[in-house]
Amino acid sequence: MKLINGKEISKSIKDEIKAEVEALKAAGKRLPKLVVVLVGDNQASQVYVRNKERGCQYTGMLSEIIRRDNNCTQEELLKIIDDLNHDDHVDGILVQLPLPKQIDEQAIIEAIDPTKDVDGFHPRNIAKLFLNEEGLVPCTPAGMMAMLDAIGYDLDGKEVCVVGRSNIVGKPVSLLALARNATVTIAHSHTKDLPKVTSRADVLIAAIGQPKFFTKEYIKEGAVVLDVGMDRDENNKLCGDVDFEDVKDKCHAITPVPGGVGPMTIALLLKNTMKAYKMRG
Ligand SMILES: Nc1nc2c(c(=O)[nH]1)N[C@@H](CN(C=O)c1ccc(C(=O)N[C@@H](CCC(=O)O)C(=O)O)cc1)CN2
Ligand SMILES: [Mg+2]
Repeated sequence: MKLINGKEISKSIKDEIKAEVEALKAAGKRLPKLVVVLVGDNQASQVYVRNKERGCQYTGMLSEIIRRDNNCTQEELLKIIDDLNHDDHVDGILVQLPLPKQIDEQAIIEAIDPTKDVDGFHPRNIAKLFLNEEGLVPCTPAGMMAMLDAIGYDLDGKEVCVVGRSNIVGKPVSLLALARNATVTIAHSHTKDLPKVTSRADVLIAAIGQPKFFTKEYIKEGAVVLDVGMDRDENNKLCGDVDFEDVKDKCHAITPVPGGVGPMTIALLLKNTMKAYKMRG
C-alpha cells in the first residue's frame, strides 16, 4: 500500500510557487496578493485561515486577513468584497466558509470578481469547469488531481466513484475526473446498495463528512482511495470518512487524514492566486 503524502506533495507545489515569487521579486515586479475574509468565530475556520496566511508567507506572496464578528451583515460583507474587487493590488479574494446564518453564501460567492475568485466557486468559474475551459478550479478537487499526478496515476478509462455531491468537492471533482476520461459515478445519501457501487471503483473519492464510514466492504481490491473527510472520531481525534486501518491493506494507494487532501487545498489555493495574478497581467 502506498501512502499518498499530501504534506510532501503540497510542499513541492509551494516550493514551485516560491521560486516564481522570488523571480518576480528579483525583476522588481509587483507581488501576488491574497485577501481572506473571515466572518465569525468558527474554531476550525480560524485554523484554516491561519494556515492560508502561513502558506502565503512561505511562498513570499502578500496576504491580508479581514476579520468580522458573528454579527456582520450581508451588506457589510458585500461592501468589503466590492472594495476588494476594485483594488488593483488584490489578485485573490477568498471568503472562508461557512458563513453565519444571516448571510446568503451564494450571494457572497456571486459578488466576487470571477477573475479574483481563487476558490473557483463563482458560477462563471463553475461554467468554465463544466465546459472544459481554462479558469480558476476549486482547490480541494484540483488538489486531488495533483495528488494523482504526483503518484503517476492516469484516470483514462478508470472507474471513479465520488461519494458526496457538494458544490465545493463532489460535483467539481466529478467534472475534473470526467475531463481526464474517467467513467464517473456520483453516489450520495439516496444511492441504493452503496457498497455495491463503490466496490466497483478503481478510485474512490470519499466526501460525505461521516467519521470512518468507509470500511473494507466498500473498497475494490487495489483501489486508490482519496479521503476528503475532516471528521472527529469517538475520542475526538481528527479522522477521515474512511476507516484507514480497516481498508489500508486492500488499497493500492490511500490518503491519510490529517496530512492528505487538506494540505493540498492550501497549496492549490496559492497556485490559483498565482494564476489569478498572471491572468490579470
Ligand atoms: N472558502 C472556502 N471555505 C472552505 C473551504 C474552501 O476550500 N474554501 N474548504 C474547507 C476548509 N479548508 C479550507 O478552507 C481546509 C480544511 C482543512 C485543511 C487542512 O489542511 N487540514 C489538515 C488538518 C487541519 C487540522 O488539524 O484541523 C489536514 O487534513 O492535514 C485545509 C483547508 C471548508 N471551508
Ligand atoms: Mg448561510
